[in-house]
Amino acid sequence: METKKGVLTEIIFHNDENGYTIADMETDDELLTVVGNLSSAAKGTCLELTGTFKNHPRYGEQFVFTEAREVLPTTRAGIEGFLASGIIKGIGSKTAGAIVAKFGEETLQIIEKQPERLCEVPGIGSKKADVIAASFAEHREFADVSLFFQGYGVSAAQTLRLYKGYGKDAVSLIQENPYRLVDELYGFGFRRADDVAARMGVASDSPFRIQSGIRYGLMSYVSDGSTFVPQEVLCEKVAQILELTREQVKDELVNMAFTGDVQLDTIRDEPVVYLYSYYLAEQKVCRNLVAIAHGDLKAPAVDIKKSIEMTETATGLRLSEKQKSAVLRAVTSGISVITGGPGTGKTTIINTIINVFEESGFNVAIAAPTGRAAKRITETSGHYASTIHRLLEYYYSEGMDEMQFGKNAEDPLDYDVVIIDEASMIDLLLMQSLTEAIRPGTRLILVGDSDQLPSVGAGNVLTDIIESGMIQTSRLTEIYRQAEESMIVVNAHRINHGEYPTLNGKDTDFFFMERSSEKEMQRLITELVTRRLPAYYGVDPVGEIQVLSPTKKGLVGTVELNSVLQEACNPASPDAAEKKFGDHVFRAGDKVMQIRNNYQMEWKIPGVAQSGQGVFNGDVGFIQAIDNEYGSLTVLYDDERFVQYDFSQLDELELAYAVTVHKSQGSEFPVVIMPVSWFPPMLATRNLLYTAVTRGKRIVVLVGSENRMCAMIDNDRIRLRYSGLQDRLGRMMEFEETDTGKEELVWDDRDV
Ligand SMILES: Nc1ncnc2c1ncn2[C@@H]1O[C@H](COP(=O)(O)OP(=O)(O)OP(=O)(O)O)[C@@H](O)[C@H]1O
Repeated sequence: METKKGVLTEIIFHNDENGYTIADMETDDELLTVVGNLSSAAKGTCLELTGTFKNHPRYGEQFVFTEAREVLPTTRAGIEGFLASGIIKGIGSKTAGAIVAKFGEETLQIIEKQPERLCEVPGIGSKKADVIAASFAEHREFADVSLFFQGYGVSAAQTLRLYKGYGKDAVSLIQENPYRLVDELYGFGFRRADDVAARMGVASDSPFRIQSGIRYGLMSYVSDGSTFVPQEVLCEKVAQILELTREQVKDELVNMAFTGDVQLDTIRDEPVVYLYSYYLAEQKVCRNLVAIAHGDLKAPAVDIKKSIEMTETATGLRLSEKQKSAVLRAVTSGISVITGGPGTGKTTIINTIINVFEESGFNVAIAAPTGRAAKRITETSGHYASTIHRLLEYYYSEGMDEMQFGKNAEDPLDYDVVIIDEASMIDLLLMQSLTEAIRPGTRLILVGDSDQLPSVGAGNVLTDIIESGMIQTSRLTEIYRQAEESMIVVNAHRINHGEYPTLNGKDTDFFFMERSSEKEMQRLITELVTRRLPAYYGVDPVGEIQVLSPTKKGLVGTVELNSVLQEACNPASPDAAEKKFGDHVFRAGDKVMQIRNNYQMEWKIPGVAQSGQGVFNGDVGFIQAIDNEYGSLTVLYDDERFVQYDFSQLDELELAYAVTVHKSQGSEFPVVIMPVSWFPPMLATRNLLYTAVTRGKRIVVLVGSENRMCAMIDNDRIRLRYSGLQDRLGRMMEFEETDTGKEELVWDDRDV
């Protein structure tokens, strides 16, 4: 390591977000290219950098620094350059020259300590002197703050965010409570803050530490899908993390409840703890559901039974009594649920319901949680369906720096009926937004398969609503797609009931191919994708075949499979541009998936000059172009929307030749292939296998160990999620019923 001191003469590149900077620096005796992280990079700044020289294959020798400290220039020329650079407001090059001519090497001390003397310079009045002094003080403050946080591994952009929020107090506030870093900075975790706190000498039993530990413990349950945690479980876990006693944690928990950070409650006679926002969401969802269930409904103008008959005549399909009853309940209830496995007639019922309502001139909206599910229901029902986000008119609010919905309690949706398909994917927070935007009087119809994996986000919304017994629910169990038509459907139901599937029959669409080692599984999957299935069924290897895996890790996890399948389906070629990112490569032609919601990302449909914002978790597309010169990569989604990613955004993309079963929820594919090997028990579950199998429409191929597949079917331990919606809804509905004297709402399926 060596130290270099000099002035930045040219900023070649500066990334505001992570601070990455390339600049030219002039020292007393040389001109260097310096590379490293700076909170802000301005021409004219004088810096002391610590680092080493490295040889870049294209750009030659560079000084790569790991520490940077701003020093004020001391020579007349240095001071004049610094003032003229634009860093200090109110000074251009002429004024800089005039000030230095007047005060010489004393200039900066004068600005700092006796700014009123600046008025001695011709052309500077007291107002301008104040601006200069304030700007210089701010610059110095920021330099001090940056230096302080650099020592604790806080990035340049994070420092800037802290400074914008707290100003010069950033250092003292963080010194007082380093755990503020977790609350203020996205991506700064508890463990890192705890490390910073230890280095700053914060006591291990400090209330700040315990409170932050409690929030961290609660959040880890929320990210696993729970909306609350039993008090005992939480105190035990947090005490372990903090190496303190349960009593110490409990005392602080009570203090937090007083300040409203967390909410203490009782669910099924057990004391529990909520993060306040999730408590509020559960309360609101319950209140909204009760209100929607009791809304005054506009009666359809047609006789419902006649309307169903007309639809039957038109489609030549006679609905079963249970299906008719599901239609009837949906039409006559404020809220209803229709649940059932594949081929039980959910789509048929949706279509009938739409017909009944449209004959009465009702305004019907159809939506689904993902773009793919919305597209599918549009195709099968012939009615346009959007995503729930689009239905609620999401937008990105610059001011609040977060996504907001245009449709909400103040400006609710103007529909008579809202039908939501794939409702098992809705999490608690989305349900809150959806139900806020539905006014009583609008019918809400939730359609889904409650045996699928639960939503990725926290909550057990659909299952809780059904199990509360308080909402009109139609459970469809009969399969109408015939066995000769689809063994996928038959086997999916067998798996769901805990029975083993029928394998490899004649003319089947459901195959099991036994392989004992994961290496062999990998080889066979590649062969099936690239040669065997396309040759036999004429399917497109990349567009129509989807490999799924329960996990990311291991030889048959998605990461490894993606690398093998990329090599087989889209190998390196002189014509295909590439960009190395992390430990993998993106290549023109690759199939990729967006892995988080980005509400600001722009898309364009060039042919029709249409554009908009928003690319969502689970969207799959193909890389059209990679521009290494401008650092951008273009992806085409749904054969129409072009989205340009800056290289700094590539962490939002993953290769998608193979995706996890969780990410495939709500999507269907002509062909699904899945390895079945040893997977951790919490992944190797019946409803994961069921979800994977029900993704396939034409062909499902399982590759691996039949014993392991049977073990998955035997493992019906649905991952434990704590959720209070069922209990709360039950209590609230019962209260409403007795309160209003209305009749009991439960409609027993056995009646039908
Ligand atoms: N009452 C019925 N009589 C005869 N056939 C029916 C009946 N109900 C549905 N079907 C047929 O069964 C098949 C499956 O129905 P549908 O697509 O509505 O089910 P689904 O639950 O939406 O299934 P998936 O979730 O797999 O799409 C369709 O071909 C449909 O025409």
